[in-house]
Amino acid sequence: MAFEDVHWTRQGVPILRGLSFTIPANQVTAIVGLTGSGKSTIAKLLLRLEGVTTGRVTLNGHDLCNVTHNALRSNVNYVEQTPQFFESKSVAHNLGYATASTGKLAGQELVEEAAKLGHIYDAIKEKPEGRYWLVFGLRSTFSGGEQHRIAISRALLKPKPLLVLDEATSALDSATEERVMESIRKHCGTVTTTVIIAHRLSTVKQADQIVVIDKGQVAQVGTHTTLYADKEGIYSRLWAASGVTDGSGT
Ligand SMILES: Nc1ncnc2c1ncn2[C@@H]1O[C@H](COP(=O)(O)OP(=O)(O)OP(=O)(O)O)[C@@H](O)[C@H]1O
Repeated sequence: MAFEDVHWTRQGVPILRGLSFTIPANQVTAIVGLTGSGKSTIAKLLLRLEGVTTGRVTLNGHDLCNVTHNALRSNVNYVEQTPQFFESKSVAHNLGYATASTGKLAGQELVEEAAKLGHIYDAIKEKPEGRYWLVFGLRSTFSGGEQHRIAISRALLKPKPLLVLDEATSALDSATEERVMESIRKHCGTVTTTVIIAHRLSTVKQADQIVVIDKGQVAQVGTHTTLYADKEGIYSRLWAASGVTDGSGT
C-alpha cells in the first residue's frame, strides 16, 4: 500500500500535508508522532472511513477509492482505541463474530484459542459467568485493557490481509503488551500487513519500518536502530521525552 502526496483538510485546516510513504506487504509498519500529528487520520484513510482531499492511497497500485467498502471490510481487521462490541451479546458471541461474514459464528474451540492468543482467556474464565463464556455487557465488565485484548483476540481469530491497530495496546502494562505483540507477530507472521499506531515507543521497536509523522508530514522513515541513531531526529527526541531508554544503553 502507499500514500502518494496525500492531503487531508478539515474546515479549511490542513491536517495531512503532502504525505508520501509506502507500507510494505506482509510486514509491520508503525506510525508514531506527537499527539495531534495525524496518526489516526492516516488509519481512517487506510480504512476509507475518510477520503483524501487530494493525492491517492493505493493498494497494489490501484486507488483505494475504487475498492468497495465491502471488499475492504472483508480484507481488514481494525482494532480501534474504543473497540465496538455487541453489549447485549456474550463474550463468546463477540469473539465468534469474527467469522460472521461466512454466515456462521466461530465455534467454542476457535473462540477459546483466540482468547488465549490475545492473553484474555484467564480474565474471562475468572468472571462468574466466564466458565460458560456467557459474560454479557463487555464494556461494564471488562477494563479498557481487557476490552482491547478481546478486540485483538477477535482479530486474531480470523486474520485478514491487513491489520490496523490504533493505540490497541496502550492500556496494557508493558509486560502484557509485549506478550500480546509477540502473539500478533507469530500469528499474523508473513501473511498480514500490519499497521500499528502507538504512543508508547517500546511498542514499535520491533516494527520492520517506523514512519514518524510531524504536523501532518512524514519526518522520518526507518527501523528503530537507524532512527534512534539519528540523535537530532524527532524519533530520538520522542524517546528522550518519554523518559525511558530504548534498552540499548546508548
Ligand atoms: N473530523 C475532524 N474534523 C476536524 N479536525 C479533525 C478531525 N479529525 C481529526 N482532526 C484534527 O486533525 C488533527 C490530527 O488528528 P489525529 O487524530 O489524526 O491525530 P493523532 O496523531 O492520531 O493524535 P493522538 O495521538 O492524540 O490520537 C488534530 O488536530 C485533530 O483535532
